[in-house]
Amino acid sequence: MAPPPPDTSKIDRYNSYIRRVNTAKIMAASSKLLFRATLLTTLVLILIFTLNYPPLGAGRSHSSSSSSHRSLISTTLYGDENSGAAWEKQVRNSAAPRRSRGMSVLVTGAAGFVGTHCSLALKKRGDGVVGLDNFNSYYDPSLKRDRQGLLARHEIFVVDGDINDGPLLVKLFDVAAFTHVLHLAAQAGVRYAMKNPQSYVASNIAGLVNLFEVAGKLVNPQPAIVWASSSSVYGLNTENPFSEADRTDQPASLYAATKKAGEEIAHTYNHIYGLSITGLRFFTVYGPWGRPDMAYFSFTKDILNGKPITVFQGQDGVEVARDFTFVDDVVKGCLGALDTAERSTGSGGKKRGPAQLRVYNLGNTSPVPVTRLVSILEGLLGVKAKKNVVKMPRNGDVPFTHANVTLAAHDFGYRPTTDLSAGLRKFVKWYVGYYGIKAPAKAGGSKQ
Ligand SMILES: O=C(O)[C@H]1O[C@H](OP(=O)(O)OP(=O)(O)OC[C@H]2O[C@@H](n3ccc(=O)[nH]c3=O)[C@H](O)[C@@H]2O)[C@H](O)[C@@H](O)[C@@H]1O
Repeated sequence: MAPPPPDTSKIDRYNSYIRRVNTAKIMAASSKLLFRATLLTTLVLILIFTLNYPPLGAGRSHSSSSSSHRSLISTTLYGDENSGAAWEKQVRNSAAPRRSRGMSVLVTGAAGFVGTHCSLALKKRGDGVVGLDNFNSYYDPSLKRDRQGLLARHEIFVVDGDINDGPLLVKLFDVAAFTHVLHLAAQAGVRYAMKNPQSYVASNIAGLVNLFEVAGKLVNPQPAIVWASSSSVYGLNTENPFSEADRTDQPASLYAATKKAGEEIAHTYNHIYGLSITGLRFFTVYGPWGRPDMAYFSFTKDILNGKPITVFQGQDGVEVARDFTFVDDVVKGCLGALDTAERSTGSGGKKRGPAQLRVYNLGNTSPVPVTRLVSILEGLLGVKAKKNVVKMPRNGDVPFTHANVTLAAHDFGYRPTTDLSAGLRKFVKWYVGYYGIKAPAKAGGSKQ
């Protein structure tokens, strides 16, 4: 019997997938190559100009060779929007603390949800803040631009750039003496990793490595780094609640795997270069100015539009639950981590002594079923949801999360104080104001 004809459509699909992957690889390789070539060129230029070139760095004491190195990069290799005296002045002003012994923080992902809230809180207490964001279109970039506008009104400058742009990072450190980096830029979202796996590798691994490379090897003194890991690293862990010492070697999604990889990469840069690094495992953060891709946000939109929502149900009818954490609580945790971050110990690309390496849960400590989230929203919006209950698909989701926050409470007094009803009320109030929705029920009104 003749063998069945090959399924050419499958082969075509595979070939086009490989072509896409190869293109991505080539682009990644060429940007790596460009970065290396830039560094090499710079090193050669340093040899030539070391003695003559005036440093640009403000307030940061560093060796003449390293400042020349950075000055050369910023003054000779750029002709883009992120250059020039006016741009440098904006960066310097925004980075300058307004309180004595205040910190100067570079916030990556500053136009993101948590980034915006943290930037505002830091600025409010007198720290210097410069944001960095690439304004990608994972979700509506106009929301990110509006957050940028909010930050601008508080005199926080957000640079339009990518964490994978090594020379830009070097240049930022050259212009401003950042003492800390709050690294929140990432490809977020658990289920989207099935659709666009490469974006997770590019942001959460390549971008993180790029930041550590610059902060660990090229910046002097090195900043302390606090960055966003995720509760998703607990994956298939069965301990309850989740403690930092529990297993994190069974990620259920590529997103979780990249965050877990980030934690291991942090260990390496701490070990080799003496970078002070703190990873924060966020537990399903929600609140005003939130992320439209998250369930509480998209449910609100769909309920108001009379569209059905899909509610996942666990195996054997068990309810899917999350330790939903209000953004103000998470901000307190981020600032606490920054305040207790010790200095990095390396210089000139060499570790000079042991440096701090930490990981903390930042959760709410009280998981709530997703069905309860829906009923709170129904109450606040005054609209009944059209629920479509389906079995949780195998797309990287986990059935529940529950944080033990003893460590963060002990080390920097982290204590979440907002329950889901109170937090969602604040979210809905913001949502209806932001989108100009008329008279939805009880957002600002009576208690549920
Ligand atoms: O804590 C974390 O580590 C993660 O929290 C969220 O991930 P997730 O908890 O999955 O948040 P949502 O996507 O908002 O989902 C919340 C809950 O709603 C459920 N869900 C989601 C979407 C949907 O259509 N239906 C539905 O029932 C999910 O199963 C989940 O239990 C964020 O999206 C991640 O970026 C973050 O790292």
